Amino acid sequence: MQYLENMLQTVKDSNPHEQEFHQAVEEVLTSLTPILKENDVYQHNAIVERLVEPERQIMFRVPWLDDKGNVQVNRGFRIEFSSSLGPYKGGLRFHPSVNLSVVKFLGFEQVLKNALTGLPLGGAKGGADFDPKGKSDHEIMRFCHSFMTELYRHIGAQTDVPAGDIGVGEREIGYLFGQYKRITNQYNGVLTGKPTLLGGSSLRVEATGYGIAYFLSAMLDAKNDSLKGKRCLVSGAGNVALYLMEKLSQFDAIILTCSDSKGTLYCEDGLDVELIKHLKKEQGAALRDYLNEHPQAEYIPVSQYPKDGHQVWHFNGDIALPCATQNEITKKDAQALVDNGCKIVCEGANMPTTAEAHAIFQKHDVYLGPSKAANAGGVATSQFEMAQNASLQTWRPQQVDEKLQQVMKNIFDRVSATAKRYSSEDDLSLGANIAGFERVAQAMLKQGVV
Ligand SMILES: NC(=O)C1=CN([C@@H]2O[C@H](COP(=O)(O)OP(=O)(O)OC[C@H]3O[C@@H](n4cnc5c(N)ncnc54)[C@H](O)[C@@H]3O)[C@@H](O)[C@H]2O)C=CC1
Ligand SMILES: O=C(O)CCC(=O)C(=O)O
Repeated sequence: MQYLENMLQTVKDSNPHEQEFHQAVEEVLTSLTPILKENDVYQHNAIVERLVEPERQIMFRVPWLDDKGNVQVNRGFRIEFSSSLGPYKGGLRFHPSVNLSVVKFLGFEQVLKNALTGLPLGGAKGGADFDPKGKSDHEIMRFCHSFMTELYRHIGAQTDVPAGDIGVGEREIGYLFGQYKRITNQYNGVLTGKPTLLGGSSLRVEATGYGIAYFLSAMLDAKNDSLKGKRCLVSGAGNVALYLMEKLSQFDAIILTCSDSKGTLYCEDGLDVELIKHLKKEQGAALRDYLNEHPQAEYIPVSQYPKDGHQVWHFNGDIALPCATQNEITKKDAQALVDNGCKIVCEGANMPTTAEAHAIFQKHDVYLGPSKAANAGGVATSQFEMAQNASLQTWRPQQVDEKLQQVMKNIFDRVSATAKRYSSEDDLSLGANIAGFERVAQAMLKQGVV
């Protein structure tokens, strides 16, 4: 559609050098042709033009003192992308690769993801190019306090509610919350992913990983299949990957791989997920240390990965579950997966598949669960945390889990019904893009030109 092609060119021209943002926008816009053709109200009201322009973009200096007394400076970001459906909502990422393009792509995806949950949530993302690796606990605390010293003026329990993402877990959220409270004198639900002692929801830590397993189960259920005995290739060994592996094991799937920034672990008979969780969460150890207990497993360091590829995707498996970071499945990886007979991909990380890899999956009819649908269980549980904080309640883990399962089932049903309405019920990427867009667009139309 010429209108959408022009829109994409405008986005590229007015946001130069923001490759990840261009990629995320292009993936969504190419799906929207059928809904825009069906109803010209969206075009008349410049919905797409407004949707690709964040409502507010905040960039700030984060100065902090390291343990040697030296002043360090990082760059902080908060992209308040859309408040059409509710307060801005989305995580904070602390990683050296964070830049404007990365937080904008994440914010844009978050708008549509949050819409898919059916909950009253706008979309945002933020973070800093700070590398938590190798920093002491005091350095992490000073960095978090400095970050919040600027961020606090932009957020609020009914304005913008940040949470965690790569490099930001309960510890960081605790420090951020402490500084927010100190500055504002308010103890409220301004952040989610808090430790439970500070008002965090039970199961928020597990929710993204568990939610992906529930979404994948729904994908298989629709094919009269199940996870039992399925051989799964997982990447990452962080928050999302660990709890996804835990739930997959409970569903009797076999976990063949996981990885971190240093290498990949593989075991043909299946990995011992409890040990990996213990090593990563309790000991902060490297994946290589797994071999001390299970010498029959293999460890492949990054230096031995295929050129332009990630080792995980070069093993034989039934289902690929990328849970590390964006663009971690390259064209070469996608071809290897297809050649090895992998027919199902379910995205845990945000936008883990490059555009070229996506095209290969489409060409070979790979059944793909897109990240904005599959990993929405984390943000949905964050909304449960907001609801508990606002009503001064504490829900039991079982209550949260039941609600999480229901949300993931609803998302799958919404996405596959939309895909069916516009093309084929297996094109869940198209279904997710259109269903998310429709909900945000309808909310925008009701608010006039804002
Ligand atoms: N934490 C959450 O609730 C949610 C996270 N996500 C997404 O899931 C993915 C993983 O996030 P978390 O597990 O929370 O983070 P984490 O910080 O707990 O773990 C990240 C994992 O990915 C690996 N990793 C990160 N960047 C990498 C890189 N550039 N190259 C190689 N490996 C890399 C790390 O070694 C680690 O194993 C991210 O894409 C994040 O945006 C999506 C929805 C919610
Ligand atoms: O829990 C949240 O608010 C955000 C989770 C997140 O950052 C994501 O869904 O990518």
